[in-house]
Amino acid sequence: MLNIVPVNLGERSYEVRIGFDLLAGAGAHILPLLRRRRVAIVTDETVGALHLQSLIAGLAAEGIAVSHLTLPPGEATKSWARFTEVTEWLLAEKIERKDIVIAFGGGVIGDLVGFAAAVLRRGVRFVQIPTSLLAQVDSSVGGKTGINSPAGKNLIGAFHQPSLVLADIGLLNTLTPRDFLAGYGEVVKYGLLGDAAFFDWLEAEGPALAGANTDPAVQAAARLRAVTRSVEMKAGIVERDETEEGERALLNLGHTFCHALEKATGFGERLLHGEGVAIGCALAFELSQHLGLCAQEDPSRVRAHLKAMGMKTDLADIEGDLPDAAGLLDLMGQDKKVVDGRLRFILARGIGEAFVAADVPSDQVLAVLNDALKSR
Ligand SMILES: NC(=O)c1ccc[n+]([C@@H]2O[C@H](COP(=O)([O-])OP(=O)(O)OC[C@H]3O[C@@H](n4cnc5c(N)ncnc54)[C@H](O)[C@@H]3O)[C@@H](O)[C@H]2O)c1
Ligand SMILES: O=C(O)C(=O)C[C@@H](O)[C@H](O)[C@H](O)COP(=O)(O)O
Ligand SMILES: [Zn+2]
Repeated sequence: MLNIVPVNLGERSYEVRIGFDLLAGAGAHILPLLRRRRVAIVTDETVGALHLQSLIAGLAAEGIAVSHLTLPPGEATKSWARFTEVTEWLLAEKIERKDIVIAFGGGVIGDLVGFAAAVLRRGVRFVQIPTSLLAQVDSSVGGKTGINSPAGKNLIGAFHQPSLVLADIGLLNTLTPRDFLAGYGEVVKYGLLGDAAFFDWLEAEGPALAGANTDPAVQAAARLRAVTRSVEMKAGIVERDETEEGERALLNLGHTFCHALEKATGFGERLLHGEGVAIGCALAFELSQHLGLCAQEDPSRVRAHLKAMGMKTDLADIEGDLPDAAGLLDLMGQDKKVVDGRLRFILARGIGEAFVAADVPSDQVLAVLNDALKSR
């Protein structure tokens, strides 16, 4: 079964193809994009060890030659140093403007390689082959690319749409439970921001999606559905607002909190991006309820589902020291949604009813953060 979600952006349009055994058929999917039978693949050590040979075989089946670069896994790879390494390697490989670069990995590889492709020779095309749940449901789609700066998360980057996305659901079987659940944080986000029925479905099916004891065929079908619905939602938003002038900011639900927490914890293993998104979504609902925007039950319902999934939900779930509320608020000052020095938050009137709020008083944010920090 192959689900195809188009992303209609005029001359930058492309398809997200979601299904099984797509690595084996990668050559057939990618060949129509190529001028010469040659690609450059960038991956990370974990994905490379598990799946690179299958991808190379799938490309070789169509006579496509490959050169590849393998980077260390983890958020620290979204750095200036690795960006330099990737771009210089692509140049050393004489990757031309009309060639295709393949980002083969999770969101870290997708964001880094997408950014390298955006600026290499002033722009080469790239294909996303996302291998983590997070990358399949979110980062491989929509063209946000970039790296972290010592000043904050994703502060250096570009919009650069891929030419094709191949999401092979079978690859999710080799994810660690922690990485799977981190990706699930972004899946839940879609329900919370705009599809209450999807959130209802996740409450019922989430444990089967993630669980080790689910019938593999049932689990695969549920994962296909979750990835497809998430991509459909993201594609629709990106089509209407490619460069985040308005509606696209909804995809940032939970992220103002998340990015401050990622910066505070050093962009590493202490807090994965998707974990920060889950905690951030819970805080965004807490703030919405605190401001009288949503029902009292809503934040509890969000938390209850995250907890039922065994996910991080509260600031107390983050090990080690954190800044105080004022310190966290200060870190939020680098958020890309800031306008005229004023923070904007994604808040909600209920589950599935998020909106952009430009007028959130800082003392209310501090009150919610102080409450959340008390639980530590
Ligand atoms: N551009 C966007 O729109 C967007 C959207 C959401 C998140 N992001 C970014 O994505 C990044 C997080 O992505 P992520 O969670 O995929 O992190 P990641 O790329 O670090 O992958 C998580 C871990 O899973 C491993 N992994 C990936 N695929 C695997 C597989 N099939 N089997 C076994 N292990 C596998 C990786 O090696 C890594 O250790 C963050 O930097 C975040 O900012 C970007
Ligand atoms: O695609 C988007 O738009 C998103 O906001 C998706 C987010 O999940 C993702 O983490 C994104 O990288 C955040 O964007 P940023 O511009 O706030 O860094
Ligand atoms: Zn995100």
